[in-house]
Amino acid sequence: MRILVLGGDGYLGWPTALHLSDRGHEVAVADNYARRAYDHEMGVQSLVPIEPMQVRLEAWRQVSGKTIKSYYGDLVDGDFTVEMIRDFRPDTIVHFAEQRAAPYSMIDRRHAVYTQQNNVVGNLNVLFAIQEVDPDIHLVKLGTMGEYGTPNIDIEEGWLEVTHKGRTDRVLYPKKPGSFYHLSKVHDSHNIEFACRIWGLRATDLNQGVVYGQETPQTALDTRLATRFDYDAIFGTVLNRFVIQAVLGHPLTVYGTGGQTRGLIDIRDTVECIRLASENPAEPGEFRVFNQITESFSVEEIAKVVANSFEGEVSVEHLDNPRVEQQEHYYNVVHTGLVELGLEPHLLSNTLIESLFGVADKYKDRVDLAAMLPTVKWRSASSPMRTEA
Ligand SMILES: O=c1ccn([C@@H]2O[C@H](COP(=O)(O)OP(=O)(O)O[C@H]3O[C@H](CS(=O)(=O)O)[C@@H](O)[C@H](O)[C@H]3O)[C@@H](O)[C@H]2O)c(=O)[nH]1
Repeated sequence: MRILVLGGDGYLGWPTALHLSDRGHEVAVADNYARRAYDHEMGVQSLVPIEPMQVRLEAWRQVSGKTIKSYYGDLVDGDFTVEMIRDFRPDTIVHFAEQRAAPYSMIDRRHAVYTQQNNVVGNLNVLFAIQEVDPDIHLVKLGTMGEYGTPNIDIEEGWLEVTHKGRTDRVLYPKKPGSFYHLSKVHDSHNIEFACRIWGLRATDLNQGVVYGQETPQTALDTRLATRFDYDAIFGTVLNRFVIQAVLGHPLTVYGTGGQTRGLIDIRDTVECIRLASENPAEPGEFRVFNQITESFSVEEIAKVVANSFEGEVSVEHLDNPRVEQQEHYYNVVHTGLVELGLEPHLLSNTLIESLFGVADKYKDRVDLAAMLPTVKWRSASSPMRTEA
């Protein structure tokens, strides 16, 4: 298949492009390198050094003998988006190219507006480009489990059958997201479902949980193929952060009680889910939703798993929760769709965490401890940036 990976320079976009190329697909990546710019804005860097795109692509060519084409541009520019899609003529578009950090979207008005404009407009341009170039192109879009929030009923895969006053209908599952970032993905989902309904587009929305891990079989082949590993309080995700904190002897930063529960997924399963969704496309007109998680843990449980796997001393600190989120709640997620397509999950294990400790230990001198503690407060309409604190 010809597969275009939008956001192909990011934490997950890059390993996904390699995985798909490794499996024999004709792959192109597109990126505006915004993720690297956020590092400059925040004054932080990936724990694991990453190479520029040109070096990555050349390393992949040397290691695998395969080439990946690269496009540089911004999806918010609708002309660029349609021209790129017309040029590459993909069978499938995998769309990772969004601002993906909840805390970043909650810094202040400017960051909230940027996040929603960037994500919603970029996604709309992709939908229009597909409709214009070839409505048969399958869109595989990265959504988030955070679109649902933490409802007091089971979370279904995107759709819910509701009986109301004796009548029954199948409706989009009600959403109660927890940040302006998560809201941007809700807006995307609605736009995509509408495009499927009016233009007969085919789309798969992957509502992914919190990803952990840093290596896939392909990124491990050469240090130049490494993907990023974030530890800062804005872009670092919870399990990855706890691993680095354990290695540094820093207390694990559990927000609030730690009773808040999230779906998790190993990075190796992420790339495999994208392959499975791409190779088994949705039907024309179908808005298909999968919940892309393999297990659920509370934050407190994640801290315990990390502490128990680490050979040294680990302490846990309960910080005042900077976010507004339910800390004790029901959480039961249906996630059978991807398993039915053939996913064999890597469940969280000591082996994985031990290998992550190794990665963190190797690069621990690159950590800026000042970036570890959360500064963005959900209850405030404007949080100071690090440089202004
Ligand atoms: O040091 C920390 C960091 C986080 N948390 C807690 O851990 C949970 C998850 O936080 P996170 O920063 O790991 O993840 P989140 O902000 O939800 O966002 C991440 O995970 C989302 C999936 S989900 O969480 O919505 O299912 C993706 O959409 C995002 O792109 C990705 O950045 C939250 O309850 C948060 O309060 C802590 O207790 N301590």
